[in-house]
Amino acid sequence: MPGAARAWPGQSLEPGPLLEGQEPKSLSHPPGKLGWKQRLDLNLALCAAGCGSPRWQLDPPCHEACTCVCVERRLPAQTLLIGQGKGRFRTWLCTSASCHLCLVCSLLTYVPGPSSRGLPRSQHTRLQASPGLTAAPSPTAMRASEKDLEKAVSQLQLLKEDPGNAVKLRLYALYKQATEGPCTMPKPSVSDFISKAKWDAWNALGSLPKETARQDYVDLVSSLSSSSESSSPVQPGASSRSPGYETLVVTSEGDITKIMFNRPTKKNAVNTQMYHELMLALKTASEDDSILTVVTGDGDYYSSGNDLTNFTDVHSGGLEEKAKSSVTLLRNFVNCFIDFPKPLVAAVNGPAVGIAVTLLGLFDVVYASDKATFHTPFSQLGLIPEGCSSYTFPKIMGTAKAAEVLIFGKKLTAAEACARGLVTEVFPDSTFQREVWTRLKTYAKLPKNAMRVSKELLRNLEREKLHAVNEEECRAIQGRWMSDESLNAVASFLSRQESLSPRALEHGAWSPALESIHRMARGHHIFIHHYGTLTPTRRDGLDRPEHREPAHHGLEVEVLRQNEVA
Ligand SMILES: CCCC/C=C/CC(=O)SCCNC(=O)CCNC(=O)[C@H](O)C(C)(C)COP(=O)(O)OP(=O)(O)OC[C@H]1O[C@@H](n2cnc3c(N)ncnc32)[C@H](O)[C@@H]1OP(=O)(O)O
Repeated sequence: MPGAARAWPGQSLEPGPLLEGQEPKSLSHPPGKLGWKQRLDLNLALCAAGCGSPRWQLDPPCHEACTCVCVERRLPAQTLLIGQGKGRFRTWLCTSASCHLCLVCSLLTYVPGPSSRGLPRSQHTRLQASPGLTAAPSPTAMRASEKDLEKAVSQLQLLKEDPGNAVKLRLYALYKQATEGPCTMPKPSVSDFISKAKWDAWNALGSLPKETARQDYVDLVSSLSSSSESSSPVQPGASSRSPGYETLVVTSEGDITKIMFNRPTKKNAVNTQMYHELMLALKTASEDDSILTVVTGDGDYYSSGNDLTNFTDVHSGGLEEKAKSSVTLLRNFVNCFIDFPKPLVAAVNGPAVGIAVTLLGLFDVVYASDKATFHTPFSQLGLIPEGCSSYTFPKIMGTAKAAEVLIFGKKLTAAEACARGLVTEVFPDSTFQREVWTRLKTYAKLPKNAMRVSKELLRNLEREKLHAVNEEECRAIQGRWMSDESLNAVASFLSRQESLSPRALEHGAWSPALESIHRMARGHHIFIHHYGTLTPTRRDGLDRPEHREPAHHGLEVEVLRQNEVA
């Protein structure tokens, strides 16, 4: 990191109030070659140059070859994004591990690690080593081999959409780190912007182990592959209402980040895009200045869990590829909750189903409206528990009670969920919002760092175990998604509102639901039941029912593997 070695004659580095109480030595550093003090000085130099704050006036006021290094978001965003020095327009690439303010750098340099401020040195080391959000999976999750890396490289060529420069730089950096280790190249000249951006991205990974970089690369490509199958791209947001989210409304109210599911007409079912947006919102909230993060739902539902149409989006790789990429998505998604560093509160405004329930075991506090219900119909769907619930639920409510919920799908009322310890407190629906938000605003005034360290201590007791459980559940769920039991449950959900009569089918009125089922179940036989008669499909598509009664409405679809047909 060059600017670091540079002398800054006549500097007057008055840290000022933003840095008060800071203990530089115990901050978790982004990997890099600068010592803390150097980094701090450089940062202050840039701030003075960028925002012209008289407190940080430097001489010289600005330098062209600077690289912005932020001090944990204590600086105004504009000083990190763009610097205006001596009439010239300059963009700085932030190399801080934890800065999210620069829209470009957030994707380039994010290397998580909980702040260990204020802890004794013995714990300091452990905390720094603990896994962060998706970019730093748990040791149990690090399984990507060199072959996987090669595969990911080829997979990248197949992306339908350009992932954008920021992601490409991140991929470049991870690839170099995974194959060559830490950057030892001389820094390119500032006028060679592209080479410098690449160098900065690689250099920012510091001493990140090759294996971690390899895993991150594979995970990133995999998540790009699945998100390129979903619709629109996502942009990071900031303050009040964050822009760029479609399936969520993310707002900052005072010291509270509120993440609201925003698909009320679909009962806030979590589609692929929403998984990605939730990960992004959590990552952003974990790094911004907010103190608490609250997850809630818009409309009458909290969330109806996984969007059951996710699995109909099967492309050329077939169901198996779809199941694989979904596992990666699920693993990364759940990791975000395991590693979320701030107090995380769920305001369960209405019924919750599936993964929206299981994840509650990873929240710190769960408030529920008395209209909320908690339902995990995994067996009914041919599925198994996820979101670490196979571990958290028995721990929270005892094995016998957990089994009733997770194996038999017993739906709990809010009062029952509270009695079982899954919910912290239940409020009457009429006063739910007012009471919950009043309370949260009070909590948000408590000392931020104390709360954060308390959370860290509590989570660190379980972190490794939770990552291992997440891995195990993901391994098991992949097979389930490809099972007939699960395919049939999804097919049955999709066709339950099917209003086509067999007669309409006979006239070729294939419905979107049947098309989806057909896509999902490619390679399987699909039967359409009516009046107890099975009608085998043609190999190449859905067959038309042989028996029909104009008055009869409603279809039942059954998916069977070829060898079960005879
Ligand atoms: C990649 C990671 C995967 C992680 C895996 C997680 C596992 C799970 O989360 S399992 C749980 C899956 N969820 C469900 O099984 C719930 C399915 N939905 C329902 O049973 C019902 O919709 C409901 C009980 C939630 C609500 O019933 P209600 O009669 O009040 O309303 P509907 O008319 O059924 O729903 C309105 C509208 O919303 C659509 N919708 C609701 N939930 C889902 C969903 N989970 N997936 C897809 N679509 C859903 C429903 O189809 C309706 O849409 P249309 O108006 O277009 O028909």
